[in-house]
Parts: sequence; structure tokens; C-alpha cells
Amino acid sequence: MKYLSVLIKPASSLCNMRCRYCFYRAIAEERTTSSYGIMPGEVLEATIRQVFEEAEESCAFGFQGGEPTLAGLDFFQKAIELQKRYNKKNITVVNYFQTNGLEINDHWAHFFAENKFLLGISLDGPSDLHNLNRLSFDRTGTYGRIIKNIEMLKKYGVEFNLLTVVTGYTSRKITKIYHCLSQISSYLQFIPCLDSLSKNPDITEFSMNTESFFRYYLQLFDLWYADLKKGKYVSIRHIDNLMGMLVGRSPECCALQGKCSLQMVVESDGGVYPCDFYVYDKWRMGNVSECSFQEMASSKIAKEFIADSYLLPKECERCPIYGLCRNGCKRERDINGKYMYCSSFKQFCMERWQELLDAASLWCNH
Ligand SMILES: C[S@@+](CC[C@H](N)C(=O)[O-])C[C@H]1O[C@@H](n2cnc3c(N)ncnc32)[C@H](O)[C@@H]1O
Ligand code: SF4
Ligand code: SF4
Repeated sequence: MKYLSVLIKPASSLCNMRCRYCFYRAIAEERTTSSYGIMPGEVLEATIRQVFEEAEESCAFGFQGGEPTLAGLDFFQKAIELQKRYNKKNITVVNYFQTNGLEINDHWAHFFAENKFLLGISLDGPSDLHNLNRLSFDRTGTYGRIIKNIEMLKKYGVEFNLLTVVTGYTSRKITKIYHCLSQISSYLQFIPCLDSLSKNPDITEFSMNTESFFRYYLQLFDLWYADLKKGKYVSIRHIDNLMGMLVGRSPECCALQGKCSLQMVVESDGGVYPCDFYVYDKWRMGNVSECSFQEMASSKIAKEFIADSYLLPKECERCPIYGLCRNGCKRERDINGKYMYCSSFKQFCMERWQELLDAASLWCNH
């Protein structure tokens, strides 16, 4: 294949934080093995070797978790060494790294800058809102340490964006969140908080309802558009995708493709799964030490996973804004297979249709 992207879990579900809404902790608790521990060197090597055997033009390595920094800096130095060793065709390589930012120090920042890693840092807004849910192991807030570490990344010139989970409660504070985050970075990503698929009572009460989603979406768009009109462009991943679709471009975000793609999530024992939201025993497609990514992509499990996402409710077939919504991400669909924020998104489009069109033409020329 021309391009291959993998999402590696170097420390499995292990983490140095206890975020109250964490979906990966909820998933891990449902598996026969909740944590596979730190990824052994042989598994890392098998993964990297295979990626370079199969990718013809470019490849991407994502590192995520749990918390990837728990694997230690040596692990990532080794990863870079292996990438250099196995990149015989001299193809383009991108490394991205999603972290809670708690353990970043000079050594990490220097490494990220030197190896041109793109970082995602999780930050849920100003300290009072961030500290509601993003807690350390002793249940205290983590905002202060993370802001200090973001300064460190800036000092070393590391490229980063901010990932922000929006809960029912924080959706009512979106103006405050947007102003805080857009002063720290111009690259933002907002993620509506997902409820756990399991019935773990600790992690089920954080998602937005349809009314709060509508308000959040409308306000965020208004804030973003007001800045754009003033000549200040803030990249918000979902809005960028929306703007692109309005001017006829394909979305890069998998939730907007109308069907699932395979993310090739590699757990630390080498087990491979189709998507970060579905790292369950049921969806294990194979192991990097035994099969190629190509074989796993054509497996019965992979086909079943993708086929599920094609099922389209009747209402979507006739929907005038299907092209902008595509029934959302499979993980955000209700028991009838429909996007759970359908009515909110429709209402948003109705109330802001002209602004959306105007914004798209301005966005194109920014
Ligand atoms: C599972 S974490 C793993 C990487 C790292 N530990 C971190 O927190 O950035 C990846 C992203 O998922 C987000 N996340 C966690 N639980 C979530 C949930 N229930 N719904 C939506 N996003 C969630 C986190 O805030 C983080 O931005
Ligand atoms: S830091 Fe990341 S992996 Fe750890 S609990 Fe929070 S969201 Fe989950
Ligand atoms: S807005 Fe509703 S009906 Fe229209 S495509 Fe999205 S989920 Fe389907």
C-alpha cells in the first residue's frame, strides 16, 4: 500500500493520571487482559519493520495510550533508531504523540523537537474546568504542571495542538474554554465526551445531551467565525473539516467519511485492532509478530467492523445535509444506528446556514 498509518500503545492502558471520563480505562476494564504492560523491544521492532515493508510512499506512527511517556524516553529513542534502520526505501515518515503532558521535561522536549514529533496535549480549558476531570493519581488537579510543561515545549519549538474533551458541564463554558485555549495554541481539537460502552457507573455521566451539544457547537462556531472575520485564524479540526466539505474537499477526519477506516491500533503485546474506540478482545484482528497489516486489513474481523459502519438510517438517505454529517462516527450512534447529535446538527445548520457559506469562502482564502 502507498500509505500506512499505525497507532501504537507503548504503555498499553497504563497511566499516571485518573481522568474521570477516560474511555480507554473503561475499555481496558472490559478486556480479559486490561493492561499488556510496556511494549517489549521485539514488538516495537516487528511493528516498525512491517510498516516499512508494506508502505510504499509514506507512513505515520502515532503513539498514544494510556500514557505513552510511561514507556520512557529510551523507548522512543529506540523507535527512531529502528525507523532509520528499516526505512530502506527512504519514504516520508511522520511521528505524532498524544500525551497528558504531565511528565514532559527538558529531555522529552529536546527529543520531540529534534525528531520533529507533532504533539497532542490534553487540556480541557482553564484550571477550574480542566481540574474537574483531569486528575492525578492522588485525585488532585493537573493544570499547573501541564501549563508549565507546555511552556517547555514552546521553548524548544515543539509543534503541538491541544485536545479538549467537552462534557455536559463544560459545554456551558465554551466561551471561557475557547478564549483560554486559543491564547495557548492556534491548533485545537474539541472532542465531545463519549460515554462508556460498558456499564461502569464511574464513567457514564459525562456526555452532552442534544441540547447542550447544539449550544456548544453553535457557540464554538460563532467564536471561531468572529475571530476569522477579524483576521485571526484558529484551526479547530472539526470546523476545518466542515469548511473543507462545504467547498468540495474530502474530510480527513474519519468520523466524517460515512464509513470507518482502519486505524491499525497496536497494543503493547502486538495485538492489532481497527480503531482506538474498539480495542476490545472481539475486534482483535491479529498480531504484528504473526501477520502483515495487509492480511489483517483483509481479515473477516476488519470487514465486519467496516461493514457495520455503512448501515444508513432511512432518514439520512433523504437528508439535505448528509454530505456534511454522514451519520457521524459509529461510536457516536444510538441503538438505531443514527448519529446521536443528528437533531442538534440539523438545528445548527438551519440557524447558521448563511454564516457557514460565508465562513467557508473566507476560510478558503485565509
Ligand atoms: C485516552 S487518551 C490517551 C493519551 C493521553 N493519556 C492523553 O490523555 O492525552 C487520548 C485522548 O482521549 C481523550 N478522552 C479520554 N476519555 C474520553 C472520553 N470519554 N470521550 C472522549 N475523549 C476522551 C483524552 O482526553 C485524550 O485527549
Ligand atoms: S491521561 Fe489519558 S489515558 Fe490517562 S486517564 Fe487521562 S485520558 Fe485516560
Ligand atoms: S443530520 Fe441526521 S439525518 Fe442528516 S445525515 Fe446526519 S444523522 Fe443522518
